[in-house]
Amino acid sequence: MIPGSRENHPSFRKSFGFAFQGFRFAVLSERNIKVMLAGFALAVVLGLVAGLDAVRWAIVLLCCGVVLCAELLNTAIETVVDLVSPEYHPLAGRAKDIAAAAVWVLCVFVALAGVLTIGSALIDKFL
Ligand SMILES: Nc1ncnc2c1ncn2[C@@H]1O[C@H](COP(=O)(O)OP(=O)(O)OP(=O)(O)O)[C@@H](O)[C@H]1O
Repeated sequence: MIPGSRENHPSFRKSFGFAFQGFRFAVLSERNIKVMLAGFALAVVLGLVAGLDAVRWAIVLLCCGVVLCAELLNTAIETVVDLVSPEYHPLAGRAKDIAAAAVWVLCVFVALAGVLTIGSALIDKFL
């Protein structure tokens, strides 16, 4: 609920609409999210080629969702930092750098998980 507003909580349908609006804005404005979506599409294609089993598909899809979620949260943090500190401030920069680092750390581990799940399935199938 918007602080200070007298309105009730928005309906589930309206809340979903707001979330979709946020997702759309983030995808259109953030280059990193476009790159990630392209990476997920590649992972799905490789998964289909490798003929992943259900457990491996679950790992791959969960990894994709968690990375996308982290980047959306990073974008939200950047937006709030820009709101509260539009001028240069070392703490604003540090907050953005740490939020970005969180995404990159996750990406490294997800890439390793991708090699283990998809890579090993490709090796099993073609070697
Ligand atoms: N208000 C600020 N004060 C100090 N440094 C800042 C500030 N805003 C941004 N920076 C520095 O510039 C970097 C890039 O900030 P920017 O807002 O452009 O993020 P971005 O490039 O969109 O990040 P990402 O690639 O994760 O989306 C930050 O990580 C930070 O080091």
